[in-house]
Order: sequence, then C-alpha cells, then structure tokens
Amino acid sequence: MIKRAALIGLGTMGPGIAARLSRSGLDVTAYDVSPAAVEPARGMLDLAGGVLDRLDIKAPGTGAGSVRFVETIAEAVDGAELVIENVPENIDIKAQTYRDIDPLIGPSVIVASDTSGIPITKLQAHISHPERMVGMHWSNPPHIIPMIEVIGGEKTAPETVAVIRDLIRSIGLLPVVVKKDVPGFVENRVLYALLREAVDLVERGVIEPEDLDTCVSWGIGYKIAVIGPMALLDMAGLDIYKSVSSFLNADLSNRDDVAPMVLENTAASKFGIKSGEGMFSYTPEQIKALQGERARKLVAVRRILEGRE
Ligand SMILES: NC(=O)C1=CN([C@@H]2O[C@H](COP(=O)(O)OP(=O)(O)OC[C@H]3O[C@@H](n4cnc5c(N)ncnc54)[C@H](O)[C@@H]3O)[C@@H](O)[C@H]2O)C=CC1
Ligand SMILES: Cc1ncc(C(=O)O)c(C(=O)O)c1O
Repeated sequence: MIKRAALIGLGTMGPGIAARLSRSGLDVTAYDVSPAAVEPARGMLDLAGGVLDRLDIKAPGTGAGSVRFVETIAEAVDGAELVIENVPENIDIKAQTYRDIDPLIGPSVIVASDTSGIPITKLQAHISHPERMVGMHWSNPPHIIPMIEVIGGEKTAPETVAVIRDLIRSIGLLPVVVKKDVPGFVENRVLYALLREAVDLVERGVIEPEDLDTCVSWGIGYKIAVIGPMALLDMAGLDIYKSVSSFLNADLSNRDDVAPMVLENTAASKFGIKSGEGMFSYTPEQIKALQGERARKLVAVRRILEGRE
C-alpha cells in the first residue's frame, strides 16, 4: 500500500488533499512553484484538519501521517510512491510539470492527475511511463467530499487503476472507476450539463440567480444527495421521463460555446469568491463566513447520509 505521496500544486485543491491523505497515515510532501501559495496553503491545511476532526476521521496511530512543505519539485518527489498533480487546468502547464517530474522518478512511481476533465490519454503523451499515469479526480472541497473518480487513459495499466482504487478504498473514501476516458469524465459531464442549463436560464431572464439556486438546491440537490439519478428515474417512473423528455430535451440548452454572461464576467475579472465578485458580490467577511458555513453544512449532511446521526 502507498505510504508516501507528493502533492504538486497547492491552490484550491492541493491542501485539502494533503490533509485528507496525511490524516490516513500517509507521509505527504507538498510543493508549489509559487512561494506565495505556501502560507495560504498552510492555513487551508489547518482548517481542513479541523473539519476532519469534526468528521471523526482519526489518524491510524499517534503521529502517523505528516505534511512537509518543500521548496523544490525534486525534494517533493524524492521517495514518493505516488505523485498527485494539482496544477492549473491547462494542458501546457500540466505537460511541462510531467516533463519536470519525469527524470526525477523511477518507473514504478504512479503519477495521478486531479484534472477536472482533460482526457488522461492526452496527458500521458507527456510522460515516459504512461502505464503509470492515471486520473484521480477529487471533488471540491476534497477533504470533505468522499467520492473520487479514477480514470485510466489508453496506455494506463489496469494495475495502476487498481492500485489507486484500492488506496482510495483503504482510506475510507469512495472510488468510482470511470470505464472510458471521456472529456470531463462523469461527475463534470453531469455537473456541466446542469450548469449550462442554469446559466442559460439566468441569461435568458427566466429566473433570478438567487431563485435559481433555491430551486436547484432545495429541489434537485437536496433530493439527489439521497437518491442518485438512475434510482430517481425509477422513483419518478420511466413512463414520466419518456413523456417529459419527448418534448423537453429539444428545448434544453445545447450551446457548444461559453455563454456570453460567463465571458463578460471573466473579461471583467469577475471570477467569483476569488475576486470578490462573480454571479454575486462578496465582502472578505462574507467569504470567510460562507466557507465556514459550507464546511459545517457539508459535514452535518455527510454525517446524516452515512447514518452517523
Ligand atoms: N477548483 C476546483 O473546484 C477543482 C479543481 N480541480 C482540478 O485540480 C487542478 C488544480 O485546480 P485548483 O487547485 O483549483 O487550481 P489553482 O489555480 O487554485 O491552484 C493551482 C496551483 O498550482 C500552482 N502551480 C502552477 N504551476 C505549477 C508547477 N509547474 N509546479 C507546481 N505548482 C504549480 C499554482 O501556483 C497554484 O497555486 C486543476 O486541474 C483543476 O481542474 C479538480 C477538482 C475541483
Ligand atoms: C465548477 C466546477 N468545475 C469543476 C469541478 C471539479 O470537480 O473538477 C468542480 C467541483 O466542485 O469539484 C466545480 O464546482
């Protein structure tokens, strides 16, 4: 079983993944190309530790598992059996990172990418042992969401997929093996189908953004946490789905470009909470409160869904 992991990239995702792996007894080295990313990452690591306490996720033994911040990529991968790449969702940046890692690791080291949806087959073209490369797609916030997609590319060895699946299972998380290396894998294909329709409805003035969120969170979202889409079809009845989808599917958004509303916002540097404005506006105090509230509610819901209260 893997005991030493390296995390490359410590932005939104890296610190939570480091926290979750170390809590399960792995020794983690953490590296970011930007020294400015390290202090926020330490803060996120501490916050994630507190959330893991509230989830009652205990270390396997006293002192088991650690996170060590290092200053070079060579130090990060030295001795690692698993390297998890968490650099931005840009194939050139990811490819350069694999080229940097390649001469520093042995052929048995597994390189996993947390890509949101770039096919693994494309990524593994940039590494000399593609059979050891795999997709390991965590969901945000990664220390709280227990499901992780595992994706093999055309050249990934089945054993590599099995090792990562077993690692995820052994630390009490939920691996889902995606059988075909399709863009976006499964979670983001479903999420982006929902987001495309949601953005379109707001953009066309069908609904206000706040009301869209109430509708989806308290309608579909609340329900879907308890009963997944396939089981939901059976609950609703396939006859109903057949009737509604026979006229509704043709009316749903099928735009294949990025919606103008999103282009306008991003062009104006409105990225959401990271810039203080996006679909909504946020003060720094509101952002802190929202993040705390998100963690508290996700922990509470997870405890209930797991039958722990
Ligand atoms: N943000 C999200 O909700 C999720 C993101 N992902 C995926 O995870 C990956 C990382 O995403 P985020 O954490 O959101 O990105 P981010 O932009 O917040 O963080 C990326 C970090 O990588 C660092 N970095 C850039 N080049 C590097 C290099 N060559 N070596 C080391 N560090 C480098 C940056 O300084 C930055 O701190 C992306 O592929 C993304 O699609 C996956 C699940 C959810
Ligand atoms: C908007 C968005 N895009 C990608 C992801 C991901 O899973 O890669 C997420 C997420 O919540 O994890 C997301 O919200």
